[in-house]
Amino acid sequence: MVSTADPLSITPAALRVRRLGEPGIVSPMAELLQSRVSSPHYVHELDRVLLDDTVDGAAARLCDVADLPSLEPGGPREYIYFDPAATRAAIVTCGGLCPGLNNVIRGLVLELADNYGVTEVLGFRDGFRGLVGDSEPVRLTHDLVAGIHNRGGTILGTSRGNQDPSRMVTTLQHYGVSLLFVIGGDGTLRGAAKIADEAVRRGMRLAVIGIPKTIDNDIPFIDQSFGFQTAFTRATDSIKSAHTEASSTPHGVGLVKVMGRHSGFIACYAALASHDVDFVLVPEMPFSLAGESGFLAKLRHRVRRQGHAVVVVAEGAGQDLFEYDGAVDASGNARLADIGALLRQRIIDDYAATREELSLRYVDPGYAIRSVPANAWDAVYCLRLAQAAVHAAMAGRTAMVVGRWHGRFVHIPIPVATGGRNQVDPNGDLWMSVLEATGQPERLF
Ligand SMILES: Nc1ncnc2c1ncn2[C@@H]1O[C@H](COP(=O)(O)OP(=O)(O)O)[C@@H](O)[C@H]1O
Ligand SMILES: O=P(O)(O)OC[C@H]1O[C@](O)(COP(=O)(O)O)[C@@H](O)[C@@H]1O
Ligand SMILES: [Mg+2]
Repeated sequence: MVSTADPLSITPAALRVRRLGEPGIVSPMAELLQSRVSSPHYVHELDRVLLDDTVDGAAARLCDVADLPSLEPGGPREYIYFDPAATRAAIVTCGGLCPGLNNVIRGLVLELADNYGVTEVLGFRDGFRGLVGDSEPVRLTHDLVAGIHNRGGTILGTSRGNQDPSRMVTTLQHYGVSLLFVIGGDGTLRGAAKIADEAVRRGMRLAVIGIPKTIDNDIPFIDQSFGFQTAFTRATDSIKSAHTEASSTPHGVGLVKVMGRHSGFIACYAALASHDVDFVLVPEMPFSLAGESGFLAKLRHRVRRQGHAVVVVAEGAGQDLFEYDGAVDASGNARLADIGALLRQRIIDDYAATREELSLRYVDPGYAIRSVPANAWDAVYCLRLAQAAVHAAMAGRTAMVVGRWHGRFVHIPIPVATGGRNQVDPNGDLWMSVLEATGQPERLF
């Protein structure tokens, strides 16, 4: 995976996580920590996780090992900044749904209460909107979060739409909140950074910790975002159906559209998991429809040779085939043109032009891949992210997100996590796997 934020442009200073002050309170977890020793599976809080994971990448920095860009590891600290007895936390979920939101909420509530003794946890409803409206937040107790990890969606609700950071901080001040956990994607994290900055301006001791959420897996410097695995697993059901339909009829074409606004990870992973797919079309790889090397000709060729073909298209693919009308959603995200409908029509027209037989089946799983409960892998990941988020907040870190990088839990400053977009690299090993598994030409234009 690659980020459009060039890792080489990242300096050690950019990876420094902001702190509210010196942690001077012995953590309730200190005893447990004292028996720990550094091991390949335990990164001590003073150790650092390297940003680069290849010798060439590190060597290109032309600096001493100690000066290599590195990330602060996640995990509990012996000393914390906030006195648990005098601490109130708040949680908000924003942006599109994603499997695992409820797991993260429950993980935060239980970690705060059971391991730190922070029992005052407020849930603000309907995303950032809940921080500016009149509705009262809900008190998140053990009882209230019982069993929620088995459900999709978010018990707090979510929304899109920008809100005034000043009003949001006023609300947090009103409720005496000192830890804010913000669960959301790139847009949400930009909003979280504004809240953290406004709190600093007011001299308010507020730790703002993001837990990055997106089924698109488009946040940089994070191996994989929670919910992504569940989402692409669900997408494979649609691909299986499309394949069964296409391969059971003469000249069958199965066309499946999956989510993925700017990044085609869901399409790539679902296609690889199915291993029955002939073409994967993603936003990162432009293609043309007409012409000898274009998609339609290559599809026809595959159907002739194989008897059927399966195509997986990410919703953000081929947007250059449309004239963009400038439409945006409430959060300012570009509204995409319907590439699924266009492909379907163009395939039908193309076959009709030569009166060749075609049996096209179009499957769009839509929201079905993201409104489901987290699978077991994501459930583990969500819980561990929630634990890491609580440790970071209690230690007085702010304006950061928790994530996993090279398999280790780390703290990433929000500007780094929102400074680019994780996308499928045309030169990377993932896209190579897709080309190997599908046999589709490297270029479709
Ligand atoms: N640049 C920004 N600054 C402040 N808030 C933002 C920004 N971009 C998005 N938001 C807010 O964050 C929330 C979620 O953003 P959105 O883009 O819809 O989803 P996601 O967080 O999944 O990317 C919305 O309330 C949106 O208005
Ligand atoms: O219809 P909605 O709710 O705006 O969501 C659609 C978008 O949400 C996503 O699932 C994820 O986007 P975000 O998580 O960044 O909101 C995209 O794949 C999709 O384009
Ligand atoms: Mg987003």
